[in-house]
Formats: sequence, C-alpha cells, structure tokens
Amino acid sequence: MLRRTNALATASSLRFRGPSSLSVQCLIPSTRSRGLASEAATNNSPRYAVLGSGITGLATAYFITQQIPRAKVTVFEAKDRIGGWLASKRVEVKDGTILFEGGPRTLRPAQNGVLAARLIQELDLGKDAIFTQNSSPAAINRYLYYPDRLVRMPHPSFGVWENFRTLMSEPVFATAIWSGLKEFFKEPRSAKITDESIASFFSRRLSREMVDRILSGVIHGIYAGDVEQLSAKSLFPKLYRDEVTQTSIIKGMLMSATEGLEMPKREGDFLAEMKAFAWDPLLKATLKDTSVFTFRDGMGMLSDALARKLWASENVEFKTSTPVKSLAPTENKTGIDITTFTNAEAQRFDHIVSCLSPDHLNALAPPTTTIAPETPSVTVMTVNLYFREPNLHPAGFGYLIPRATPFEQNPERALGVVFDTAYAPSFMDTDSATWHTADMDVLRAQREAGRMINVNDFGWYNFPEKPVVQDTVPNRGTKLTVMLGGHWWNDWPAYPDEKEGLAMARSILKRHLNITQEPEAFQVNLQKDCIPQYTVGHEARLMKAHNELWKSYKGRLRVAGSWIQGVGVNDCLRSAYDVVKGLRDGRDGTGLEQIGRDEYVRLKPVRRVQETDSA
Ligand SMILES: C=Cc1c2[nH]c(c1C)Cc1[nH]c(c(CCC(=O)O)c1C)Cc1[nH]c(c(C)c1CCC(=O)O)Cc1[nH]c(c(C)c1C=C)C2
Repeated sequence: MLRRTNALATASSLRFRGPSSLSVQCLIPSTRSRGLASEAATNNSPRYAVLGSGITGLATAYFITQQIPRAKVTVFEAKDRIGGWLASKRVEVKDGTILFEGGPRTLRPAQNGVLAARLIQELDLGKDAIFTQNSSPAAINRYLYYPDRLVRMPHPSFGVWENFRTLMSEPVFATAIWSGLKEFFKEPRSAKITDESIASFFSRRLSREMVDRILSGVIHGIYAGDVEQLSAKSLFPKLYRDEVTQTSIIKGMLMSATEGLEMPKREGDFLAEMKAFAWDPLLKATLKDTSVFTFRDGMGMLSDALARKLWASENVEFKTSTPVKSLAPTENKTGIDITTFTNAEAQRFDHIVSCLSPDHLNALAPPTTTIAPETPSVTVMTVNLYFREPNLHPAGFGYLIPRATPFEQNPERALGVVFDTAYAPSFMDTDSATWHTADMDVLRAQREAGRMINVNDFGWYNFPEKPVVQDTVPNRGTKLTVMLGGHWWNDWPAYPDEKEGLAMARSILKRHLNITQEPEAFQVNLQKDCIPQYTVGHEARLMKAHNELWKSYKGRLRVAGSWIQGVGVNDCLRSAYDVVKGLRDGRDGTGLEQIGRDEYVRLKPVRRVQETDSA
C-alpha cells in the first residue's frame, strides 16, 4: 500500500534551532519587517530597494552590501516566505529522512558558476557541500530515450571505438556523422536573417533528424521548451555567430579547440576578475575536478545562507507580505517612489533593482508604459520518488526525452528523468570500507597539500573528518525525479493534480525503466511559470526594453533575473552581480545595456599540464 509521507518542513528548518540560527522560513516573520538600524543612519546613505526575494533578489541584496557598503537596502517580497523556487524539502521514511528538490538540484562551478563557487567560500558553506567529480558516472553518462530505449550519449572517456559504434548503430544518431561532415561546406545564412528558431538553425546547419532526436531532448533538459519557438541567437550565441564569422559552426568549434575560445570581452573580464579572487586553495583544487555540487540540505541552503547573512546586516531590511503596487519616477528622475498594497504612503529610493518577472514588473510601471518585454514561460511538474531498493536505474545523470520519441512511448509528455542518486552519496560512501583509497593518512596528506580528495566519485571539502550526505537512511536506495510538462503543457486547459502527477510519473518509470515497486516516499511539485522562454526575437525585445527603461527611469530602475541572459541559478547570480557592479561603478544602465553590444576576444587555448603526482 502506497504511503504518502508528508514533507516535514524545508530541509533547513530541521537543521537550525534557536534564534541564533533560524531558517529562512522562520527567519523572516510574515507580518513583521526588520527595520534598518535607524532613520538617522540612513540620512546620508544611498537607499536601494530590491524587488523580489528569490535567488536573484537575495544575491542582488548581498552583492550590494558587499560592493556598496554605505547603501541601505530594503528587500520587498509579496509572499510571506523568501527563497523563490529553490525548494528543498525533507520527507520522512521509516529509518531516516530523504531530501527532495522541487526545483534546481545541482550547480556547475564553471563559467557563471564561479559566483556560486565563491559563495561557498564567502558564506562558509564548504562544510555542507557535496562535490560530484568530473570522472563520476553522473558527469559522464547521459542518456536519451529514443525510440524505445535508453541510449548513452557519446563521451570522450568511452574511447573512439565505443563512440563510433554508438554513432553508427543507434537510430538516434542516424544522420549525425554525415550531417557534421556536410556542415563544413554549407553556405552561411543570408544577412537578412536576424534570428530564427533553434529548429530552423540546426536543421539548416545539421539535419532535421538531429534536431528532433537529440537537440530537442537537450533543450527539454535546460529550458523545458520547444525547439520550434526558442531563439537560436539568444540560446546559442556563439554558434549563431560562428556561422557567419567562420562560415561553419564545426569550423568555429575546431578554431576554439586549436586557437582558443572566442567570447564576449566582458566574459573574459569577468573570468579574469574571478580568477583574482582569494580562493581557498583546497576549495579551488576541489572545484577543478568538480562536475556539479550541491549541499547537505539541498539548494535551499544557498538562499538560506544569503538570507541569514542579510538578516544579520544592519543595512538590510526585509518587507515580506508586502506586494509593491507602483514605481513612480520622481519629477527630476533622481529617485523612485514605491507604493505598496499595504502602505499607500510612498517610500523614496535612490535606486531600485527589480528581480521580478517581466509581467510583474510591467504591472508596476506607470499606466500605458511597457518597460519589460513580453516573455512567455513554461510550467514544470517535478515528481520526486524514493525507492528502498538500490540501482533501479543505470549509473548516470538521467535521461532526456526528445520530441521524436514516439507518442506511445511518452503519452504523459515527460521531458526527462533525473537520477538523483548519482549526485547524492549515501552513508555507504562515507564508510571507509568502500573507498577507492582507504588510507586515512594518504587522504589527510592530500588535503593538507591543498589537493582534491576523491572518494567513490565524490569530494567533500572537509573529508575525511566529516563527510556530508543528503539522505539520512543507513543504506543506499534509489532516488529520482520525473520532469513533466514544460512546453508540452502550454495548451492544456488544466494541469494534473498531485495524484495524477504521481500516476503519470510511475507509468513513465514502469515503461522506460521497468520500475514497478511502490515508492517509499514521493513529492509532487507544480512549478508554475518557472522557466522563461527566450523565443525568436528575444534579444531585439531586450534591447527595446533597455530603451524604454532608460527613457522612463534614467537608470534609477534596473533589472536582473532569469529572463535576461540565462535561466539557471548560476545565470541569476551573474545577472545580480553585473547589475550591482554597474551601480557601484556609477555606469549608466538598466541591467540590459550589454545586450547585443558585445565586443569579442579570443582566449588562449588551455593546455592540460600532465600531472606527475596525481591525487
Ligand atoms: C527543475 C527543472 C529545471 C529544468 N531546467 C532547469 C531547471 C532548474 C535549468 C537548467 N537545467 C540545466 C541547466 C544548464 C546548466 C547546467 O547546470 O548544466 C539549466 C540552466 C541542466 C540540467 N538539467 C537537468 C539537470 C539535473 C541539470 C543539471 C543542473 C540542474 O540541477 O538543473 C535535468 C532537467 N531539468 C529540466 C528537465 C526537464 C530535466 C530533465 C531531465 C528542466
């Protein structure tokens, strides 16, 4: 008999006890706002408002406190809780608790991810982090479900012969080699085409089959979106540019490998700036070999830690349960008056950063003004399941379901399945009897030499003393998440309820993985409008929005968030970082000023130095 196990609380509220260490849920009371130190103290300090307390809002407030220490910051949040859609929850099972993620579950440390990696150090999260290694099955084994089975995608570590065999024998890759060879000789697009769908671009350059059988699956896994609608220019800017500048995307890739990666100058500057950060050598070494990382109590620990830091600051005040009603520029446009639904009296700020969705922001602008671009979004249902039995799926990250998968194989319209077990070590991994290297002295010496410690494909920053795990059951089970909906559900008149969602997830698992067991715990989350869709023309709309914002608010209102330059948590952090840097440097801007105005540089190719003393 299936037993519904109730979520206990957010993962972190289990962890924190007492007033000195409250979780975000109880940290910010729903009806009370924590005031700034004193009115007098704010007199000469610039006043900043941050709208929204999701990960972008929290990061924006945090970066303001770091970069502009004199600033007084007020964070407005319509809901009675903060933290957005980082939804980590624990559920009880008979011998422990299992951590489920309703939203994002891991972070990559590369590119924009360097900011999250820095936060590990700045917020002292290293002791709670779990690093999955580049060499682990979670990093290497990615599957596509086509036409009626799981197919492992090629990876350099499998060797030339194995990859060639897969490419030649699996229908999913039927046209891949030939399409790649032909691409080299295709004419670049006409100058008249300023943007087009991902489907159109890659069908032209490669093949329709590759779009339908491979690329649409990858796009499901990132945007839960439709290749026919999404913009090639916004989501594949380098390849879109390479078609014109190099005459071929394959040639562009070869150039990157031999002569170094070409990237916008501001990206190069950003990476150089991050490199100059005073990294803890052990963390740096650990990150170098890390594919993804997460935390003991899940991703919610990141927003918790940010909120905790902000709450402790005298310069920050939170106003929860306070929906903003309007943003009126002052007469000379040197400030903005905010009114809220709870207080008709206007509060004046020098600068406002909106971390709201475009629709929410537009609702606050003066009547007849549209400041943010129309940006559709999709709804995703995540169904987390925990089974007592281990190894119910092949080792790996999970699988994606492309649009070409026959309907009878996916009538539920699932987007993919994540094997959460792959990045969540169990107590068995902390038992030295199962380690690849069990010699404690060797491990300690490595750690003291500032080197990565690799045990059973995981790195714990504080290994070997106190390794951390997410699930507190003694033995490894199987934890996975079925992802449903996205663009497939755009026209559905109503979304499935929890019972239907669970039934759909189980039916997928039975058909694809032959899992017929009852889950011991589950959780169904409907994340409404959670992923913005950068549809064709997105960049042009952002550029127009920049002009509108500038015209109306002359740089006093700026924007950050997942609708601008990437939908992931890392992109949100980057967007927050950039907007605050612009404010700190007194640069004119709106948060959108960089869109479509990139200058490019080519970085030197990175040559891996042969390590003589491998860790
Ligand atoms: C929870 C639903 C999400 C889907 N996409 C995203 C979320 C949060 C955003 C996203 N996912 C990935 C990236 C690329 C950057 C990266 O970290 O690799 C972005 C911006 C990749 C990704 N996709 C899935 C996983 C486990 C990851 C790694 C990072 C992460 O935790 O999100 C699985 C997955 N995500 C979605 C679907 C439909 C799916 C299916 C297997 C939608």
